[in-house]
Amino acid sequence: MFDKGAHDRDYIDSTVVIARASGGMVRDKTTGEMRMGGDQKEHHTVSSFRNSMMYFNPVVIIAGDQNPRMPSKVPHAYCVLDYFKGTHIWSEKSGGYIMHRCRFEKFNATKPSWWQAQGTEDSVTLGALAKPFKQSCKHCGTVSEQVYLQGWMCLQPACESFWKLPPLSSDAEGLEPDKKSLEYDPRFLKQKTRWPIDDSIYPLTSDSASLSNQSVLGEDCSLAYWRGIMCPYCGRCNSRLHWTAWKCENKGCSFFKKVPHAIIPPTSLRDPYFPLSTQYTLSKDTHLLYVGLHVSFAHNYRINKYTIPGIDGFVVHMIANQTVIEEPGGADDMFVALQETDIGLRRRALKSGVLKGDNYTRHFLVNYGMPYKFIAATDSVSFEGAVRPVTDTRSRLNWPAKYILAQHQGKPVREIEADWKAKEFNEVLALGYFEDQKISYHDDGESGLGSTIATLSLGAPGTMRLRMKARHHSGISSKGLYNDNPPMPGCDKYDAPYQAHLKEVAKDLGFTAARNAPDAISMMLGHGDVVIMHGAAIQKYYEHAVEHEGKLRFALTCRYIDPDSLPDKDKPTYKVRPNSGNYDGAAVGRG
Ligand SMILES: O=C(O)CCC(=O)C(=O)O
Repeated sequence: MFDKGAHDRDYIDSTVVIARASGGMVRDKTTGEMRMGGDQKEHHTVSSFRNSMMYFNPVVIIAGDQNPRMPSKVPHAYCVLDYFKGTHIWSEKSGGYIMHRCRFEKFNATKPSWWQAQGTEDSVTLGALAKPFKQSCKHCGTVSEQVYLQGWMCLQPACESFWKLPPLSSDAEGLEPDKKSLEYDPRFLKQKTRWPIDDSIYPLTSDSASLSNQSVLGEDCSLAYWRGIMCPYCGRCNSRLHWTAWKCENKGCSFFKKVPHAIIPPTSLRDPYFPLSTQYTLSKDTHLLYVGLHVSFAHNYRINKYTIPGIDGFVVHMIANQTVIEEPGGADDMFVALQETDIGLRRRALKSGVLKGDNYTRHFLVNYGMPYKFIAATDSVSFEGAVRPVTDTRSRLNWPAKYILAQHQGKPVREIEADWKAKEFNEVLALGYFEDQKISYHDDGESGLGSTIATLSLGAPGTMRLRMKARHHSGISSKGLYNDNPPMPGCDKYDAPYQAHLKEVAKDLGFTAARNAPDAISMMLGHGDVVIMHGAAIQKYYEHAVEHEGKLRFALTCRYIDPDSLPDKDKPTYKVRPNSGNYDGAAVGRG
């Protein structure tokens, strides 16, 4: 994809594109512009380009409407040009650094190029000129074509003649070219490269819309189904934003295709190597040595409780067994019910993103009860009239949260009941994940948030990882600012006494970059498991992420959100009534 930030020597006409390989750019602190920040490495864009050349794989080029080299004004923010062959890759110097540059040639050169300026024609067609001039380097012996009109240069960065025009006399040194006067040699630019598959025709659009006619178990939750599609009516490229359907977002276009879903039976979630039983389930969690672990067993849950030095709070992983998973209205029933109803799950626009236009969450979500606006602005929905898995979640998570808090305080549940009731869960955030969807590292530390957060996992097994935030771990933020929060156990700088640490701030400013901390806790979340996070400090110093293996997973999270913390514009227009359920996990499996 080529958009703004084109390099001086980037070039696009109707059949040839020349561009620098991406990577190695930094933002100039004075001008705010992107510039080379070091030699470009042989990273993935360079190796993908080489692969395109070596395997005869044409690549699709997309141009943005801010690309200054486009020969005509393009109609959309991002436009697909066509398939191109990767034909040449070479090195140059730019701003004193080594840069890789690639030449692409239109795969099917006879097809009109829609981006050619209207009423213009190519002055030279591909292959109409003499072959490019070739020469072998006197120093390194490498044979290469002449790229620029100003003269042949060796383009091997390791060669002492690299990026030098031939000297005017035999005893003189070659000089670097004046970069302003560099012009491509038309013989190089307009040469035609033959590929064995030159006559092939490859489609430029996906045909996902035609995939969706059968109902194959798990297929509609697979990657192919939530990737974007091109609208078969109007041609617009659309992301899959709706849980149950593809919908064209073009105003006036009526394309809406419901995707048939075959209910994934909960029994298909069982792992034959870890058979589910009425015994306490085994744990697959791991944690770093500095994290404290206390394991207990109660009411059909194995309870792994993690404490972190320096953090006032804890994380609990309650691992369910067959008795709770299969109880009426339990995890199995909820998993089926969530597949039978559209509870309003959507991929929501994120507040910020690198690309133009809306960027969407990778997963689907919907918020019930008090609005929870963290990360993605979700349109909250009232609990009134919500389907059972949503309404039941509050009651089903109230119980473990109360139970664990009471256990933590060494009291019976009834003694904390009144305090709990005053701030019981008033929000449910439902997340739905298809294959390969996940939630990246984040915290839940919104202002006005109650100190306890509980999540019920349903469906495919997930992994929840918690790690210290990079700015606390390495004492420096991603923007390079010194972090003046006291260092805490587990961070890189803990061993130095804090005062000495402060005295050494100047030296510490020599920190190169914020480094990600290792995962302190990894919890393998099974179907029916509950995670409880307690304490604001966990959200302040730590962040969590969840991935899953499988086609379909749900996470239902309950929080308390102080209604007074919401600005008037965010207050719900409906009443958030107290939870009327009275689920008691302690009674499950008795008699
Ligand atoms: O998917 C999950 O289990 C957790 C979701 C989560 O991190 C969140 O709701 O903040």
